[in-house]
Order: sequence, then C-alpha cells, then structure tokens
Amino acid sequence: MPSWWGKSSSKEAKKKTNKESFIDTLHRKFKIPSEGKVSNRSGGSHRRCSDTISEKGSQSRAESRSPSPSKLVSRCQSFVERPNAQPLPLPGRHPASVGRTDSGISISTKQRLEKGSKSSFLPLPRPRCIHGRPDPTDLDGDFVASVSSDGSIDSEDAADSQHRSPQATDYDNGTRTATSIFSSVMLKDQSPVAHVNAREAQKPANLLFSNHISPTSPKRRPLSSHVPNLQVPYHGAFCSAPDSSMSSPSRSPLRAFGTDQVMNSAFWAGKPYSDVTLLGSGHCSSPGSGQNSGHNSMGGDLSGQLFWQPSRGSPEYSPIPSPRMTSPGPSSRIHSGAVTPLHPRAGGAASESQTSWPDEGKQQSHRLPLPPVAVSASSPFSHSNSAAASPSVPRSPGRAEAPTSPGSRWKKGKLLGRGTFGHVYVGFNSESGEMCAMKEVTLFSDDAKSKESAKQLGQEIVLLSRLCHPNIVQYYGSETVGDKLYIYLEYVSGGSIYKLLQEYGQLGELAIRSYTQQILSGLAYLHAKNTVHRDIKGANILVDPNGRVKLADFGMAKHITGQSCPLSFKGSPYWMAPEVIRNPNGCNLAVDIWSLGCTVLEMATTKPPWSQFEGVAAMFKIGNSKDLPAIPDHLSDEGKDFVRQCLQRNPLHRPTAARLLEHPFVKNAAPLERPILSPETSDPPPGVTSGVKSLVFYLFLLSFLYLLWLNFWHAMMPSCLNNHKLLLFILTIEYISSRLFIFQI
Ligand SMILES: Nc1ncnc2c1ncn2[C@@H]1O[C@H](COP(=O)(O)OP(=O)(O)OP(=O)(O)O)[C@@H](O)[C@H]1O
Repeated sequence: MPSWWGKSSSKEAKKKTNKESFIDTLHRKFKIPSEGKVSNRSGGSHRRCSDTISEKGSQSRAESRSPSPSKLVSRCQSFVERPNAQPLPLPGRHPASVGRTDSGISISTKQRLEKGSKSSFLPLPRPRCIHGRPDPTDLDGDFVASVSSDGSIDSEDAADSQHRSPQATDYDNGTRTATSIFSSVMLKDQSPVAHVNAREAQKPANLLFSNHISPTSPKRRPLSSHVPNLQVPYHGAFCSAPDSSMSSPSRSPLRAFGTDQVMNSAFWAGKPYSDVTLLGSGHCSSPGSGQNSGHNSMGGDLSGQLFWQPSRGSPEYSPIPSPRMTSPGPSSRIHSGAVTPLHPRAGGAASESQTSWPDEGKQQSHRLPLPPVAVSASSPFSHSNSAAASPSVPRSPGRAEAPTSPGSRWKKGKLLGRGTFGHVYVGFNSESGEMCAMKEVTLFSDDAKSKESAKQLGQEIVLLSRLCHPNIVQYYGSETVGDKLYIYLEYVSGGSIYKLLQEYGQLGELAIRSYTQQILSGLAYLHAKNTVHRDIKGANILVDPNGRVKLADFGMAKHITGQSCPLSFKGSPYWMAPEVIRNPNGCNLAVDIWSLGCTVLEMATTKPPWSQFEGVAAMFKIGNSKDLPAIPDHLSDEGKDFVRQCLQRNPLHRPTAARLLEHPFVKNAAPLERPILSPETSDPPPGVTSGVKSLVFYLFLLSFLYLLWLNFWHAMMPSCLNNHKLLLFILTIEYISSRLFIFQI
C-alpha cells in the first residue's frame, strides 16, 4: 500500500477505514459527476455550466469568500508561506543589467507614442544576476501541503486549520489521507465556495508587486499604475498570489460570472485535459483561475477538470465545437473575459485593435522582443541575458540583422490559443516581416489570478531565457505594456500535437518515431540543465509545418537543485507519473520520461493512457495500482518496448532521455523534414543542361558536315541529284539542329 493512502503503516485499521472512506468518496464522486459528464460530453458543457450556475450562481460574494476546503485542491499557494519568498527586486537593483528599449510594440498613432511612453525597465532574468541565488529557477516554493513521511498529507500551515473545513482539519491533524484529499476535492466539486487558506487570505494580496500595491485597495488598478518596474523575480519573487480562492471575487465563476461569462470562459472551453495542482506550488492557480481560463487547475469544478474531455479542444484549432466557439473569435478582438471576468479591461484586452496599444500605459519594457534574426551578440541585451541572445542562436544566413530597438515593432495578430493565464497571439513585425507568438497576460494589481499569471510567466521567462535548442520553443524577450505582460516566443505555426490528433486522428508510426525522437532531444537538453518540464503532453508540444517538434509551455518547469523539490502534485493527471501522485518529493527528471511514455500512447491512440477513467479514478489507478496502461497492438515491438521503458513505476528504473535516444524506436527515426525546393532546384541539374547543349551542338555540326559532304558528292556524282528527298531530309535536320543550338545558347 503506498504511503500516500495511509496515515501510518502501523495503523492498519485506520488505513482500512481511510481506504473504505476513499472508495466511498469515489462512489459519491463519480456517481453524480459521471452522469453530468455524460450529458456534458453530449454537448453538454453548456448544460453543465448552466446547471452549476443555477445551483450556485446565486451565492453572494460574501459567501463565496468564506473559507472553504478548496485550499486543499487549489493550485494556488501562498507565496508568502514560502521560506524563500522575496519581494520583487526594486528597480534600482540591477540598473546596469537591463537595457531600456522601445518595446517594439506598434502604437496606433504617433501621438500616442509620444504621449505615453514612460518606458521603464522590465529586466529579463539574467543568469548573471541569478548566480548568487541558490536556485535561479526555483520560483515556486511548491508547497502548501505535503505528504508526510507516513503517507498522510500534511499542511505546512497549521494556522490554516482554524479556518478549514473538517477535511482541512483532518489534513492538519495529520490524519488526512487520500480519502480526505479527494473528499475535499469532491466537496469542491459540490460547492462553489472555495477552500480558503486563511492565512493567505489575510496576507497582503499584492506580494507580487509588494512595493507598489496596496493590498486593501478596493479598486482594481492596472498593474502599471503601481508597478513601474516589474522584475522577473528570483527565487519566488514572482510570488504567488494569496492562495485563497476566495480572496479574489473573480475566482469563482459561480460568484462572479454571469451565465454568458461562464459559458464563454476558458474554463468551460478549456484545454482538453485538465491539469492538476492539488497541493499548491508555484503553479498555484486558484480555482477561479482554473475556471476562468481553462484547464490547468484542479480548483473549481473538479468534475469539469478531471475528466477526460476530448471534445474540449482549443476552439482555435479543434473542429469539435466547444463553448469557446461561442466566444468572439480572434479577429473580433473581444475576449470573453477569460483572464478575469470582473475586470473589463482584462476581458477587453483583446478588444483592442492590434494597433491600438495603450501607449500611455507602456510602463515597462526590457529586452526588446526581436525577430529571430535580430538576436545577436551585438545586441545591447545580448550579454548573458537570454539564450536568445546567445551567439549560438541559429540565424538565417543572408538576412539583414534587424535593428535592436525602436525599429522593431510587433503587432498583435490573430489569437492562437488560450492558456490558463492568458492568450497567445501571432505577432508580426511589419518592418522585418517576421512573426512571433505573443503570450499576453493582463495584470491587475490586486487580482490574485493576475499575480499568479505573472508568477507563472515569470517562471517561464526565467527558464526559457536560458534555453536554446531546436526542439524547444525559442524565447525572444518580454515586456510589459500598460497592464499587460508579454512574452515573445518563436512562432510554431502547426499547432500542438493535441490539435493535430484532434483534427487528423492518430499518428502513424513513422511520425510517432520522429516526434518522439525530437521530444527526447529537447528533454535530453533540458535534463542536462537539471531542469524538469513537468507538463509533457501533446497539448504542450508544438509542431511546425516541416514536422519539427518543439517543447512549449514551461510554466511548470523547474530547475532541480541538490535539494529535493517538494511537492509536484501538479500537471495533467493523465500524464502524471505515479511518484508525483504518491510522493511529495516526486520532482525528478524521470517524471518527464513517464509523461513522454504517455504522450507516445497519446500519439498512437489520440488519448492519453487511463483516459477511460475519470480524473480521480485515473489518479488512483496511476498512483496506487500496479497496472500499466494498455499499449495498442498496432505499435511495433520497438514502440511497445519504448513505452514500457518509459512507464516503469519506479522512476529509478526509467532510462534517461539521453539513453532513450539510443533506443531503436527512435534511433533510426527518419527525419520528416524535407528540403524546400527552390525555383532554381526545379531546373535540371547543371550537368544535364550542359549535356543537352553539347548534344545539340554535335548534332548541328554533324548534319552540317554531312550536308557539305553531300554537296561535294553531288558535284562529283550528278546521279545523286535525283535523290532530292535525301537532300531535303538532311536540310531539315540541319535547320532543326541549328535552331536548337541557337536556342540553347
Ligand atoms: N510559440 C507558439 N507558437 C504557436 N502557438 C503557440 C505558441 N505558444 C502557444 N501557442 C498556442 O497557444 C496555446 C496556449 O499556449 P500555452 O499553453 O503556452 O499557454 P499557457 O497559458 O502557458 O497554457 P497552460 O495553461 O498550459 O499553462 C497553445 O495551446 C498553442 O496552441
């Protein structure tokens, strides 16, 4: 019996009780949600949404802010609880480390441009600045509650107990078992009232921007008005928002959303597979955030998040209708308020025209996002600031170097997709003609979700800026414009593997081999840097039109230091390694290998393993059974063996990414990329051309000589005069040859 499920191995009776309790809970859990799910799958997200609203939407805000058990299942954690929590660095801290540049963002009018630009620094995380820190990428403390050594799950914050529901109390008392976890999870499902971490709720809500923001401000103000210098934090400086899902009225769609809002919210149309962060951590998103934006949170309505929902594809890509389809399309520039429905500005983020940037709000910029070719060592920002600036960044030969600042302007284009925390758009640089992907998050000073978004983006920036690999989405830069934070990334136009699976069905083995090999290459590189991705799955792997695969979404990635990185109970449950579910110290590189095995199965079948189980049951299956997922017969023996190697329950038995690259399944994977044919290459090869020319020339010469000889013979032998047909034939050949010869030359 894994320790996770029992309080103590010495207390068998208690364990048994807990187990029974868990099973009861599972029964309770799946009885109702399963029914709901059926309806949901038959077109039912709307229905479920409205059902939920009708049941709970009338609850008052005050009510919903009350403490509830959701803390235990919220992705959020209180950053302030982290021992290493630090306030954001002050602007003056690294004055020399950051270039001040024009943002490059296109402004609608020159007047606005001149009017507003109070450009300030948004320094990129710089390795140089980070060196003094124990773990530059360790942004998330990762803990709200942990599994104790005896297998129970402990909260790290005993102070919370007084505000908790019975589940939470159990939890704090050390008697919390898997049953109680799931009970609280399920309670969450049943109640819109999120579980509050009281201490977090009492803490200032503005830790992320602690220098600037009044925690008690009743008025939501754009971040920029408070934060002249948003710095990418070190070691948690991008503090998590107070984790209380109730601390922000925007958390619960049941409180804050109207029906339309809920229907349009990214949660209901969120990503296909729910992600989970049960026990806090750096990805602490609130239940509300999960509901608001999609898919990455276990908070909120679990029934909506832990079930396999293949129809919840990205509306931008999936042909399967989803509630998101009902929201305004990308071109409308009107969003559903997915960022936070309480903030019109958030909701209206996309309603801005692509050229109507709030220039007056342009407060911070750093490292001007440059087109790929613009990145060079000569850039003023290039020094150790980002991998993108590294001279090793591949450049397209023959292309002029783009200007390093004001000349470069990104214009926001169509919506590519929505994540938990924001939107991703195409960015176009009308001067260089190049594109990027712009990840946008609206930041509000007193909105926990915004802080969470900023934290996750900050984490992504820190990590991505240190990476440069052909199989990892390249980071170009980031900046804040007004109350929005942007990350500029390499644009991978083919979309995610998930999207391809939804649109075209399962992949053939050749493609699986190639994709797997490329994912492994990216992972081997990442792991060599002691960084674990922690969210490998089809939806987070992008494919370009040439079949090149790139790892994306590093919001959950983590740099592993010598110490264990506590609590990794986050990610997408179906791809989650058993030790992640069972063990608070599950943060090891091997978790990515497990997820890769699941992704191979996903590519082969369009679904992740255990997708026949609903979320909690799947987690139980993964965490507690000895079963392995079914491997499809149509996979080759090599493929089956590869999957088995990845899906070994003992992480120590799993091969490393570098070792797996030697596996026959991927070792000889044929590259999918084909050389692009240029107009020149469509001509016959030079050798062939010259050969034809020579042939024509010799033909011409030969017929000419023959004609001469014939004339000579005619002079000598008059009888030949009668042979006029032969003469005519030879003259014709002579004529054709001469024409050809002239034409070729
Ligand atoms: N570099 C890119 N090129 C093209 N499309 C992208 C790129 N990055 C993201 N996208 C699209 O945007 C969608 C959302 O992006 P992403 O998943 O990174 O957002 P997120 O907020 O980090 O999501 P998550 O909730 O998984 O953390 C993706 O599904 C993908 O379709």
